[in-house]
Amino acid sequence: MKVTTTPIEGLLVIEPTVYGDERGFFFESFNARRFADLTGIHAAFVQDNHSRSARNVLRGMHYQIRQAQGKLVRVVSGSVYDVVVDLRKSSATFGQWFGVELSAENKRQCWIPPGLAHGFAVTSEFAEFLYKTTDYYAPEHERALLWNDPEVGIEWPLDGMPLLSAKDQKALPLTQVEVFA
Ligand SMILES: Cc1cn([C@H]2C[C@H](O)[C@@H](COP(=O)(O)OP(=O)(O)O[C@H]3O[C@H](C)C(=O)[C@H](O)[C@H]3O)O2)c(=O)[nH]c1=O
Repeated sequence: MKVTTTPIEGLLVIEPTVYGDERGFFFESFNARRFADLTGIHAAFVQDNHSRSARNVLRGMHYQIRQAQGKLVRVVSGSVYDVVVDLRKSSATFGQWFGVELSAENKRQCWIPPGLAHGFAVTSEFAEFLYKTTDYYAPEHERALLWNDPEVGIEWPLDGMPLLSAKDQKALPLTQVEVFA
């Protein structure tokens, strides 16, 4: 398992060790002891989520302002461009974004610490997105940052306008959203 830091403090890209043979492949998608040893993070995950989306769907940018969730995210079918925005006012990278391709082929994962808005755009015909969270879903605390806020300037690899939920269509720009201390 290889762990790579990113320009956003605490955001990690993880590449699992994949064992291939003539039958196919095997890899441990999560191992609490190895994850803690290699990242220094003792994450107690309480929820597993799974979503399927078609090409050009964009889900994001989401976060919970209370019961903020750490997320360990991966793709098991297709590919997505996975993006975070730092919403921690105390962070040197507040308001900055970072994106990385996650796919069934590259088997990459991202550890997204609490305090970041998260979303992804689908870059294959369909994508199945799985992730673990360190706190429970709390819709009353859910917030959404506008996916195309010019102040943030995320460079999405999209073919035209994405397919967004009604909630995401009316998300707020960085200057208006609730942020973290
Ligand atoms: C997130 C969530 C949703 N739901 C229900 C609520 C709705 O009836 C339905 C779809 O929810 P939503 O449109 O918020 O799903 P996404 O747009 O995929 O939301 C996720 O998008 C980005 C990628 C994230 O990082 C968040 O984990 C999450 O906000 O599932 C639940 O029952 N439990 C949950 O944990």
